[in-house]
Amino acid sequence: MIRIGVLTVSDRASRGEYPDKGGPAILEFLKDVLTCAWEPHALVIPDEQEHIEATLKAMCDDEGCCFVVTTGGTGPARRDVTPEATEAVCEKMLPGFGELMRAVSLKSVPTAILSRQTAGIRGRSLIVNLPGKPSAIRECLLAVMPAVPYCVDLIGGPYLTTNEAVVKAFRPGQ
Ligand SMILES: Nc1ncnc2c1ncn2[C@@H]1O[C@H](COP(=O)(O)OP(=O)(O)OP(=O)(O)O)[C@@H](O)[C@H]1O
Ligand SMILES: Nc1nc2c(c(=O)[nH]1)N[C@H]1C(S)=C(S)[C@@H](COP(=O)(O)O)O[C@H]1N2
Repeated sequence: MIRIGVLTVSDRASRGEYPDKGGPAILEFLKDVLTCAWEPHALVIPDEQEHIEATLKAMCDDEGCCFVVTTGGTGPARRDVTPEATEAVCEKMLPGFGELMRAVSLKSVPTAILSRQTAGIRGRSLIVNLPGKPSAIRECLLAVMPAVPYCVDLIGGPYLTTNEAVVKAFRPGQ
């Protein structure tokens, strides 16, 4: 079974001070887009770099998630460390993901440039960061999702298929 990690990084959501809307928004998007059978592995954790790194490693190495999407902790505030944790666990970075998501988000909010969101590869897993604002999730994922299935192919992951009415996966040569 294809497994996808959904990681909400938020001090307040992890303490139950507000309900997590980010993780459910990612799950809803993936349900709309993916036509292959898959199952989620979703967690909500605080903005602690060691905890984020350990959770990303577990999702990639132990839970077998080929794609891990994080939300939150990408900004300039002292406790925002999701990009640092992502970089620490990845062997290769894919800066184009962050560049594209910031460019798309800039059409909605001038503060899009405050997000340091990035993406990278750990083993056979692709990790992608999204900002914490739940409204950013669909916007950002719609922009990068066309390239995700081919990226997962290239790193030896499973064959992801999409509903072309929502997102058309681009595989060069097809
Ligand atoms: N997982 C989430 N669920 C619901 N709303 C969220 C979530 N993450 C962020 N938000 C909303 O977006 C706003 C900005 O997000 P941001 O990540 O900057 O929060 P924060 O100040 O880092 O605090 P925290 O880490 O406790 O979520 C928050 O004030 C909150 O209203
Ligand atoms: N699409 C989109 N991107 C966005 C935002 C948003 O509301 N929509 N908020 C911005 C703001 S205000 C911040 S501080 C950064 C980082 O947010 P994070 O720390 O919650 O990840 O994301 C930015 N990117």
